[in-house]
Amino acid sequence: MEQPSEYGKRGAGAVLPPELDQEVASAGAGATGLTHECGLFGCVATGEWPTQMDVAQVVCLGLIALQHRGQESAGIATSDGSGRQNFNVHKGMGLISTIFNNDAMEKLRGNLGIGHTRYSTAASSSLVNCQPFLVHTAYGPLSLAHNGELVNAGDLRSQVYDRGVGLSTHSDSELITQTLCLDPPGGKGCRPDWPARIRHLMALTPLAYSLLIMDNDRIYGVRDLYGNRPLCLGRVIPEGSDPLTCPDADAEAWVISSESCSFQSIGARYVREVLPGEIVELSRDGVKSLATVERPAGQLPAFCIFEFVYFSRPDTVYEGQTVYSVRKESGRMLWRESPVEADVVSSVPESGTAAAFGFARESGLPFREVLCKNRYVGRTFIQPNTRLRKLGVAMKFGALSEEVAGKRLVLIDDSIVRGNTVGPIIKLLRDAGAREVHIRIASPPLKYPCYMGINIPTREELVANRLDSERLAAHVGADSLAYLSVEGLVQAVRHGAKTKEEDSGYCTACLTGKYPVELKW
Ligand SMILES: O=P(O)(O)OC[C@H]1O[C@H](OP(=O)(O)OP(=O)(O)O)[C@H](O)[C@@H]1O
Ligand SMILES: NC(=O)CC[C@H](N)C(=O)O
Ligand code: SF4
Ligand SMILES: [Mg+2]
Repeated sequence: MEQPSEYGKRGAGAVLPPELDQEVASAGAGATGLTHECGLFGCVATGEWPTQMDVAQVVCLGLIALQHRGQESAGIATSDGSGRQNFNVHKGMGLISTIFNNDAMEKLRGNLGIGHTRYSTAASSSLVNCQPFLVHTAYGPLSLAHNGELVNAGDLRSQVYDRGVGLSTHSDSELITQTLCLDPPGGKGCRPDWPARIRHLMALTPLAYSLLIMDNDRIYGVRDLYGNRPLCLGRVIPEGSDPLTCPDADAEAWVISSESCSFQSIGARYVREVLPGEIVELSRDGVKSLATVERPAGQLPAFCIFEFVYFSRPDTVYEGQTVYSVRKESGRMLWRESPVEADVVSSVPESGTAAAFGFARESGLPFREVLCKNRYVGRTFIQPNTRLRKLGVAMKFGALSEEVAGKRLVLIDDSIVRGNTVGPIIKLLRDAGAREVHIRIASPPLKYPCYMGINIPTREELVANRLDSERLAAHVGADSLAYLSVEGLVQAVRHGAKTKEEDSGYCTACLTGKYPVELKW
């Protein structure tokens, strides 16, 4: 299957030609890793309204804990739930802490709210495409935040145009709002019945989306049929109550988020994941599961396996286990599959570190930190000229020479994408006196593009399509290099999972080329 058009950052969801999508950032020669996705956070205060709780503040803090999922722009929409037909919305480009100042927070007072932090996939990184989107419908305002990318956005866009509906952006997320406004079959001109409209949307597009949809006084949380993108529920309990015994009815607010790590920062407790295909409703009366739309017979969920490998924060919980514990287990598997004689195990910080602990534990080799990472050098750091650009990765890291000199090192990283990181790091370590440097990667080679909301470079840019592990080792100056197998990674994920085998399934398309649904271009 060939990669589709070059529109937008990658293509599947975009429909305008490149010249109309000028602000799409392109990953330069110094770029590293997979670029992240988007983060969603919602909150509904329970009990009497107006609430004493600062809902906007809760949403903002929730978003800050999800900042790693998207750094281009962010927004919050709140409602007072009174049916007065107006939502408060504040959006901006950049990091959350710079967008939401005191004035903005003051305007965002409300009893419920949803927020979004964005890494663009289907349309340019500009203010017009920031989320949450707000549309005015026959039944009042509706606000929407989306994580993912619609695999059939082109088709869906044509269907919406055919119904005489215009769109003001080429964002697939705006397209979802307009699709929700289409009357479902048999539902013409009736009540708003948003759940019926959401089911209709789910029938029209299989994936990839986790959604927060805010109506006047409630929030619907939706996960696509395959559960490709994460979404989970939490509750804010009164201060001093025991989370184990405090009844749901005593919750002061219900929250919903892409990742459970955000609950800790607002004092909320994790409750459960929203299931693949499930629609939940959060209101001042609590949480209800409204429906779970079935997948076609015989098809398993397709949760993005890279949420475990790289995207999610280590303290996030999926399937009853932390991401950290899965990464550690993948390090153990990596040692079992590809052992090596060495003196010391170390990692490429940040996301390689948990796997390195697992590798060290299983091998009995000591773990030592050998690299310092400058956390202030971001993905978009300034690359003024070619000489400095070549230094790109070296600008991010420094070697701890005492830990390295004369040692045979095994260096663990979670993934290799373009291969820009590993070579300069090996050089740094050799310059610091390392005798041998062996590379072990806690995921399989990345070979295929993702059409579900992750900005994976083109096939040509993915280094695994050009060099097998032996040639890559020679190319980057490693004494040896090995990846974890797909089976090993899936085993690591299943090792501590509390979900039943038959209810779980993972998307591994960027590793195997097997996409959860057949894609038509
Ligand atoms: O092969 P490449 O294209 O060079 O990319 C691979 C690197 O990119 C990511 O790290 P990143 O620095 O983005 O984030 P991290 O701090 O979470 O590890 C990933 O963890 C690898 O270290
Ligand atoms: N990374 C994402 O989940 C992006 C959501 C949506 N497709 C957008 O481009 O805004
Ligand atoms: S293709 Fe890869 S990055 Fe994309 S959803 Fe599947 S596992 Fe995740
Ligand atoms: Mg890294």
